[in-house]
Amino acid sequence: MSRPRVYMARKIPEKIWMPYKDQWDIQMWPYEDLPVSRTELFQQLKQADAIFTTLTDVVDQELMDNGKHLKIIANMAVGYDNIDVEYAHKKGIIVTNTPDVLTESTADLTFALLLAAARRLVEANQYIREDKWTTWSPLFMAGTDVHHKTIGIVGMGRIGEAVAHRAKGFHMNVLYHNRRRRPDAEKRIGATYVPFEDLLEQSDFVVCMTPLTRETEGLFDRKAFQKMKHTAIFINTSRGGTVNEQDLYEALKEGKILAAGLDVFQHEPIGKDHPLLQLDNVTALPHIGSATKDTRYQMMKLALENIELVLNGKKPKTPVT
Ligand SMILES: NC(=O)C1=CN([C@@H]2O[C@H](COP(=O)(O)OP(=O)(O)OC[C@H]3O[C@@H](n4cnc5c(N)ncnc54)[C@H](O)[C@@H]3O)[C@@H](O)[C@H]2O)C=CC1
Ligand SMILES: O=C(O)C(=O)CO
Repeated sequence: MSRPRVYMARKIPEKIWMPYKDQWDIQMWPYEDLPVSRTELFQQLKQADAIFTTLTDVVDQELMDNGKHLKIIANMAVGYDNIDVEYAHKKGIIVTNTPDVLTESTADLTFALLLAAARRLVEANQYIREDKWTTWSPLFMAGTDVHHKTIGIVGMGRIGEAVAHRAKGFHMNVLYHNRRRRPDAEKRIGATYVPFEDLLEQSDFVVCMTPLTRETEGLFDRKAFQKMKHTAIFINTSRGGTVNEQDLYEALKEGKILAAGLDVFQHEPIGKDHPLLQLDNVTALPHIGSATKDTRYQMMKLALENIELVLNGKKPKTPVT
């Protein structure tokens, strides 16, 4: 019997895929730092039984229709807004993601970004590197306190809750808004559920931790920023599409809110000319929420375990339902 064909839409370290080399006919996009082209993915899908994708690979109906043997799309991310899951399910294709293994690392980065935006860490680092530091002075690089302030988490899921835990360590008052109220999380972390508008009005830090869906697309728009305090800091480590970037730019420029920390953008990668990068009150990162070596290896391993299970006729560990 011929071996199942697995297409890896991104080059990953040999030690991760080596254990499968005798079981599978593995084909791989040869670049680590360059996403697979659509044409190549289209071609490869003709023969693939399984594909390993990353969040940069848009897997839509046209591509799936070309995947006559395709049984599983294993996304190396917890977010799966790059895949038309509804259509995959219609065609009987299993979609898997990589939840849990990245929760703590992403929460660490989210909190780091919050601290960096509040205490102007990147701006201060840049200042000293540009040799502008002349003296200590009373209000030099004065930022905003984080401790004992109110944090409002929109999307109290796995990562949202892990961010809340960190906030509690800073003696913060934790508000949250979620699609469904979460009494279990409320008990565990002492968080208070509030309607979205109340969260915007009461929070010193507003953190977006929802997935990108039809409901959350553009959730943070002009109206939302207008409701926030003038001193509020907005943090986004979910997906750029949850924010109307033009509205965010105007809110930051006009002082409707104080600052923003952004790990994700509507179109990635952004270039240095992006309007948001022209503002000193924006701390920007290149989508590195889960980027620790340990976590990234675990994400790759989990994606391949899911492929192995499905190709052996078993249920995957982490299906997207
Ligand atoms: N910046 C980065 O590198 C990373 C970004 N992410 C993003 O974070 C997202 C969240 O990940 P997890 O916490 O593991 O997912 P999760 O599914 O555990 O949590 C998401 C929460 O958002 C809630 N939600 C959904 N729609 C909502 C709405 N309209 N209003 C309020 N709440 C809503 C859900 O009920 C759920 O509780 C991912 O979907 C991904 O987009 C995840 C990992 C790394
Ligand atoms: O997992 C995700 O959804 C990411 O954005 C990268 O880890």
